[in-house]
Amino acid sequence: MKKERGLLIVLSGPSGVGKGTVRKTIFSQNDTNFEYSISVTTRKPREGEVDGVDYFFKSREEFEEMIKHDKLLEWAEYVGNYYGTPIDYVEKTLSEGKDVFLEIEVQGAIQVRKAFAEGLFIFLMPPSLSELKSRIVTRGTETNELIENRMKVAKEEIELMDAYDYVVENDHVELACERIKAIVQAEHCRRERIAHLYKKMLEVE
Ligand SMILES: Nc1ncnc2c1ncn2[C@@H]1O[C@H](COP(=O)(O)OP(=O)(O)OP(=O)(O)O)[C@@H](O)[C@H]1O
Ligand SMILES: Nc1nc2c(ncn2[C@@H]2O[C@H](COP(=O)(O)O)[C@@H](O)[C@H]2O)c(=O)[nH]1
Repeated sequence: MKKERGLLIVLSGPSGVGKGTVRKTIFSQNDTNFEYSISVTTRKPREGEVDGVDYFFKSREEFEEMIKHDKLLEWAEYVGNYYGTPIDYVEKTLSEGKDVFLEIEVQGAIQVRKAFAEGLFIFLMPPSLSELKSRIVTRGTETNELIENRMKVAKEEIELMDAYDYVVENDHVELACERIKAIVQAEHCRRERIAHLYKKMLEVE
């Protein structure tokens, strides 16, 4: 019997809102079967980041070759660096019936929406802009200039949240994780119900 395709879950939102923190917490809780899609980037590794775990770190030339050969489901140039999602991994994993989890910025999420309208798109929202800035500052990975750039982009990104299926506030990490897992579970139930009703209808004909 043909395996049902998995669900493509896209978590997006402004820089510093806590996407990475929430994603890592969900994966550490070991109560989901999501497969994380590791992105490719031309950004230099931050302290402690490992190639093939946090990102696949590439040169700009290597990344541009990947674009040229249609190896990316989506890609974006974000604050001076390229970021992209390898398409083969996503396709293979979904076709094995597994849910794939992407954690990407907003321009990339919009591209994925076009290619995978059936995906589940979740926007992670900060409690306020001042809290967002304080999170980026506290993380301590960006220069003042980059922080200002990321805040400017963040305001534009927040205006696009209507394009998502769900908006989840990241006030507390644990709560945000629970909300996301509940949304995914509800989406699976909805899809199973539709598939069941559809099958039943065909049997009657
Ligand atoms: N709910 C929260 N309350 C307080 N601090 C938080 C919360 N969620 C995340 N943080 C902190 O905010 C900072 C930014 O988080 P994180 O790096 O996960 O954001 P991000 O959205 O992945 O950023 P980027 O898009 O730049 O990669 C980190 O220092 C993290 O510990
Ligand atoms: N469009 C994409 N955006 C991605 C991807 N992987 C990560 N990201 C996002 O980029 C920014 C910056 O990340 P950082 O690690 O330098 O702080 C952040 O919003 C990530 O979510 C991707 O494959 N495509």
